[in-house]
Amino acid sequence: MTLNLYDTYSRSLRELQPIKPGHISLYACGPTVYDYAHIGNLRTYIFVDLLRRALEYSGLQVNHVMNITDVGHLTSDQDSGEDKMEKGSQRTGKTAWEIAEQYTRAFKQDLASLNIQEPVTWCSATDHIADQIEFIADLERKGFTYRTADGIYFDTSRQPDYGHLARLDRAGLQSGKRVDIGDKKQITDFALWKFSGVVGQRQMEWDSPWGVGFPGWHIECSAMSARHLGEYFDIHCGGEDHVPVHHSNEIAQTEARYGTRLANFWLHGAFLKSSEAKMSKSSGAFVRVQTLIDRGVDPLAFRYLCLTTHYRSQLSFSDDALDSAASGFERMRALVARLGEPGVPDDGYLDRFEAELRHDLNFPRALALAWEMLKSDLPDASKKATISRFDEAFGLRLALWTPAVVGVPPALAELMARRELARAERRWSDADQLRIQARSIGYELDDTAAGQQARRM
Ligand SMILES: Nc1ncnc2c1ncn2[C@@H]1O[C@H](COP(=O)(O)OP(=O)(O)OP(=O)(O)O)[C@@H](O)[C@H]1O
Ligand SMILES: [Zn+2]
Repeated sequence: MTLNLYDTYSRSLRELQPIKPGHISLYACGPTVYDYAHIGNLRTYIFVDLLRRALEYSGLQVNHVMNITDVGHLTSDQDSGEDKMEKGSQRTGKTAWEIAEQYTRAFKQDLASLNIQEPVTWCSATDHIADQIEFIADLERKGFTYRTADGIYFDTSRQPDYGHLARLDRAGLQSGKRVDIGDKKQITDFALWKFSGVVGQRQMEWDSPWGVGFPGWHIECSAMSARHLGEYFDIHCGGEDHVPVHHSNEIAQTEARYGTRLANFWLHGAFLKSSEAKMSKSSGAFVRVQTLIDRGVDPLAFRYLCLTTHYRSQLSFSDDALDSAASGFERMRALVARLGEPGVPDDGYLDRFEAELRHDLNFPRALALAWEMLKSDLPDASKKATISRFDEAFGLRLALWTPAVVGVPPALAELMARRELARAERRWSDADQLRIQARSIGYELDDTAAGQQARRM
């Protein structure tokens, strides 16, 4: 099965032809670990995971690399302001190194809660300082850099097609500039290396041919993707906010050094927006995985919510949207838990499912198809096998889930499974009836945060 994916670079749907047959090299920009990830950030990583699962579903082997930004991401896109890591350190009273470790661990925990597969290779900016220095030195030799009082900058005027990814209007930007660009020659020029100023005041700084300092944010991705995937690879992805600055700058650096376009495909996930809370780490107030758990919501219900909106459409997050996703998700897994042992998947439904994934990862339609299949008159064994195949791409752990019935007699297990479904479908009087039936065989059923618990009466 060949996927058709929307490539931001060409602004078109293109057929994905792997550079190396059977394999896909995939780079996703990772988090800046100065705070917990919010569910907006995580929507983007769910999108990357769905992309990877669709690629694997189609039989491709995916070499997935993700970076951890633990230095050099400044609070302003104009290469001014504080380094987010140093700022996080001031906020928490911990060292920048400690918070990098703490929030990287928290991020990996979030990925696990959302059943997002970890990349094949993790790489962090601070582990690749030498690669970044070498990259900048090569750009300098090729004449793409200049020095200002505060750092080494990339000269975007050297590239006629700089900003093509974002269709930037360079002339308009330059003449309409309202921000102070300091010593930079063009508004679009960006820092490759920043000087520390007073040495010893920053926690994270390194020696370099240009003086003590730290790398700019963009250079890490060009250097690490080249190190782990090569100069030109299949797919680069991230959130849509990366198009005008971060990804445009990654492309500029790699084109300047290697003469290649960096990636064959550029895929971008649209934002999650919330009317109730500003979804931004920098603003301080945001919803994260732990917030969902505290509200008694299974994090996978958030994954289900993400599946209901196409990755290129904005997702409007609200409590109501989350509640209805949670009830859809609970109904689906309770239904699946009742299907029994799997038989043979249904080819007709599998074909239709693949067609939805093939068309730019149409997961909302694929999810609707799953509902249609579950409500159809296919035999249960066939439904179970078919939904298990679908779930390789959904990643909802549907087939693994069972109500908490371990160690209880089969008759009670059956009652509990039926009651679980009744509760998920909000058939409260049926649920009450089933509780009475459980009592008649000597068990009291308690509804707890972890699901139903059976107690001998
Ligand atoms: N509201 C959002 N919805 C979807 N993706 C988002 C959202 N905000 C950020 N992202 C994406 O999350 C990923 C990680 O971003 P990063 O850790 O750099 O966050 P950040 O930009 O520092 O956070 P913030 O801007 O919220 O302070 C990036 O791919 C980015 O595009
Ligand atoms: Zn990046």
